[in-house]
Amino acid sequence: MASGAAIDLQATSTTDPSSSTTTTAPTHSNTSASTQFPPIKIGTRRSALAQIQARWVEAQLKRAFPDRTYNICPVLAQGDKDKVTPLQQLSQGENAKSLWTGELEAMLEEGELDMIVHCLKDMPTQLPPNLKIGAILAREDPRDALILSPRLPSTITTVSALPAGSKIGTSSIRRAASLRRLYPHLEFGDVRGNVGTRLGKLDAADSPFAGIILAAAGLKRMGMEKRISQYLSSSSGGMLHAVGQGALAIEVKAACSPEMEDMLAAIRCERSSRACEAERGLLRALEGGCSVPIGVETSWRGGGKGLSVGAQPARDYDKHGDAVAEKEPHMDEQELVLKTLVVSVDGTESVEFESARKVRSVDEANQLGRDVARILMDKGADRILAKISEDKKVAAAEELERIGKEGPAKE
Ligand SMILES: NCc1[nH]cc(CCC(=O)O)c1CC(=O)O
Repeated sequence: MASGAAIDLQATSTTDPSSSTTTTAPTHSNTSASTQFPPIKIGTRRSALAQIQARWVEAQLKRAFPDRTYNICPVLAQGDKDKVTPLQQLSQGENAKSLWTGELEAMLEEGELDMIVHCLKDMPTQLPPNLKIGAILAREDPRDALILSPRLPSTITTVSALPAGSKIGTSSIRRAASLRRLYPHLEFGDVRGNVGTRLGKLDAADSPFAGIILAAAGLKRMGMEKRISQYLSSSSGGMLHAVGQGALAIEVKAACSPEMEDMLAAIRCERSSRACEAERGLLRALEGGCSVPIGVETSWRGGGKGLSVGAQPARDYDKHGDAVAEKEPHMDEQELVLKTLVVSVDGTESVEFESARKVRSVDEANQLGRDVARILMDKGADRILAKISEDKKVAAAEELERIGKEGPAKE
């Protein structure tokens, strides 16, 4: 067992008896295969959203391989335990990348899990060498969304309509920086916790926030789409989302079995894989972490009728990522459009670039991302990113000095 990891065996058994987490073969199953093969152990974080996502993946696996059985294993991540340290600080230093995934990954390496379901957005661009992203699944709505305080008059429905001085809650530098650039009259504050906690902080009677920004995908998966007042995108305002936002990824051992490869092939989405790999190729080349303000937006264009991946729900595509509607062209006939935006933390400086080309593989998509990264750097993103990493170093040094004087921060 990985250090500190705790599997919560009860967490999923209440909602769906078929996703039981018992380790013995379920008695209600009468297929011979289920007794022949051990269950597939699906690792996930423990939040409500994470478990909904894991069940969604389980449902897709069941559709493709109905004779197999599946156990969802919710594990408490280090990042979920620490609710006090600001996210930017948590995501710095040596252990930065393993904050959300370290314990799950240790269990995957030791064979205690067969796969991990992640939000692709939370995954580092570089994985440990013995692990890999085995599949990227059909993407949910990748846009950011504005959720407003129930105390605001109902005539206010957009960010731009908020009165000067209104405070927006978000812990994402990208979201705060992008919105500062567009709406300098607003203020920003940190809001942490899972989706439910954040909504609770917004709705509380003494809340400082007029609104918060969340990923539309999470809200939709949780059935809370109704709380969305405004979708933020290139076509509304000029806000771009995080790399990989809205897509789920399956992490497996790099040397996984042929059976596992078959399962991954059955649930992956080629269209989403190409779009996300372009975004991740870009991020990797810019050497940005999750706290660097890089916004992206991908869509598909041409080859017949125009078609946007970004704003389309996943069900419009089959499992290979081909548009289901007959008239939609195959992605190989289309151009992948990559819009990008790098913003300084205070929102005063920014560099934008958009590029499009046909990409016939995930590797070609990655190349598009890397080419765009180089152009962004030439256009001044290098200065913005250098300033951010310089500021981080200063902040870290100050923190060290403070700890030296006062001892570590108390919880
Ligand atoms: N940083 C946390 C996180 N990671 C993924 C999602 C949303 C779901 C997704 O992007 O797939 C969220 C919450 C949010 O940003 O509102």
